[in-house]
Amino acid sequence: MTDPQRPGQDARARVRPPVPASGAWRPGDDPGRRQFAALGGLELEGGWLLPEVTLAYETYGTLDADGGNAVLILHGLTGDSHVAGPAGPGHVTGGWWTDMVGPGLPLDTDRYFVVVPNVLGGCQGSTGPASTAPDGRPWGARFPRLTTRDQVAAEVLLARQLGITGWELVAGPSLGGLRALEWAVLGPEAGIEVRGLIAIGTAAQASADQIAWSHPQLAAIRLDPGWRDGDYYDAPDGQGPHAGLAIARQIAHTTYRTAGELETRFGRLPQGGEDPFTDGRYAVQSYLDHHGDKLARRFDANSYLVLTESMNTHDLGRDRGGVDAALASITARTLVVAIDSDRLFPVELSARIAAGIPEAHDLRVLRSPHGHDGFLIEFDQLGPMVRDFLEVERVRAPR
Ligand SMILES: CC(=O)SCCNC(=O)CCNC(=O)[C@H](O)C(C)(C)COP(=O)(O)OP(=O)(O)OC[C@H]1O[C@@H](n2cnc3c(N)ncnc32)[C@H](O)[C@@H]1OP(=O)(O)O
Ligand SMILES: N[C@@H](CCO)C(=O)O
Repeated sequence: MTDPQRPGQDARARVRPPVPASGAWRPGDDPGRRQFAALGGLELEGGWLLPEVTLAYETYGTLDADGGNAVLILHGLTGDSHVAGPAGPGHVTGGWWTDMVGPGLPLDTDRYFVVVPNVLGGCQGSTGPASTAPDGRPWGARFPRLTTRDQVAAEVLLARQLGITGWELVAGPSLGGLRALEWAVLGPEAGIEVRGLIAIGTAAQASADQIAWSHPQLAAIRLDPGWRDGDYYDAPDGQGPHAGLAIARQIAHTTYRTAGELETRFGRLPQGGEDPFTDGRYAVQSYLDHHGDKLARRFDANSYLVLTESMNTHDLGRDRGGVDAALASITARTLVVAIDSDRLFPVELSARIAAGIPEAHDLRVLRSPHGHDGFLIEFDQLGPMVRDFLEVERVRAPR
C-alpha cells in the first residue's frame, strides 16, 4: 500500500477540517440506479410510529423461479446499497465489496440473487433524519431513536415486498453484522427463513468499550454550532455540523485501524511540507483529516448520530432471556469471522457468537495489520472463507 504524503493542506484543518458547503453532503444527494421500496408505516421498538418508510436497495443477479437463491448483504455504519461496481454517476464511492460480489466472485451473482438495502436511518435513499416528516419539514433531531431490531423490521417489509420467503444467506460486517444476527432471530419469527448466516467483525451486544468510543463522537457532532439542535438542513448559510462529523469520523477511523499500522505507515513523519513544531501536522494527523473530511462530504451528521446510537443499544438478548438464549435460538448454519487486530470488535466478541449459535461450527480469523477495516481490505483471506462456507452449504442442502 502506498501512502501519499499529501502536501499543503491548511494546518487549521487540525482544529476545524475545511469542508466547503458546496462539497458537503446535502439531502437528496447521490441519486443512483438504486431502487426504492415504499413500505408503509413501521412501529418502532421504542413505541414511536414511523408513518412512511422507504428503503433504498440494489439487487444483483436473478431470483430463481423457486426463490431459493436469495442472499441479503448488509452494510456497515457508513456503507450503502452500492456493494459492487464502480463509483460514477449516482454513486459517490465504488462498491464497498466489489472484490466479493459479482459473477464468479465469492458471493457469485451468476448463482445468487443479492439484495443490498441501505439501512433505515441512513442517508443514501432510505428513510432517515433528512427525510420529510409528516409536517413537511425534515425530521432532523425529531427522528425517533432506532434499534437494530427496527432496522431489520424494515428489511423484513422489504423482503416481503420483493416476494422473498427465505434467505439462502444473510451476511454482514460490523453494523451489518449486528443486523445479520438480528435477522437470524427475527426473520424466522416473521416467517422468513434464514438458512445461512455470515457475521463478520461484529457483536451480539454492544460492549462498554464501543459505547465509550462512540460517546465523544456523538458529542463532537452535537457540540458543533452548525448542528443547530439537529435542524441544519435549511440553514441559511448552507452549513451543517461538518466539522463535528469530521472529528467523529477521525475518532472512529482510529478505532477502525491499529496502533501498529499507524506506527508503521506514518511513524512521526511530518506531513509533506509541514512543520509540526510550528503550525504544521504530522502525516497521521493529515491522514485523519482526510478521512474526516471525506466522510463529511458524503454523509449526513444526523444519520451518523442515529446509526451510532442504534449500535449502542444493540442487544440481541433484549427481551429474549439474554444473549446466550438468543444465540441458542438461531438455527442458521453460521460462519463467524473475526479480525485478529480488531480493537473495536475484538475477537472475543466473535468467539462468543460462534460459541453460542448451535450451527456455528467455525470461528475464522482474518490476519490483518489493519484492524476492524480488515473486512474492507483482506479479500484474499475473506473470499476463500466465504466460498468454503457456501460450498459446504451447497453439499449439505443441494437445490
Ligand atoms: C461495509 C461498509 O459499510 S463500508 C463503508 C466503507 N467505506 C469506508 O469506510 C470509506 C472510508 N475508507 C476507508 O476507510 C479505507 O479507504 C478503506 C477501508 C476502504 C481502504 O483502506 P486502505 O486501502 O488502507 O486506505 P487508507 O486508509 O490508507 O486510505 C486511503 C486514503 O487516505 C489518503 N491518505 C493516505 N495518507 C495520507 C496523508 N498523510 N494525508 C492525507 N491523506 C492521506 C489516501 O490518499 C487515500 O485517499 P482516497 O481514499 O481519497 O483515495
Ligand atoms: N469503515 C467502515 C467501518 C465501520 O464498520 C464504515 O465506515 O462503515
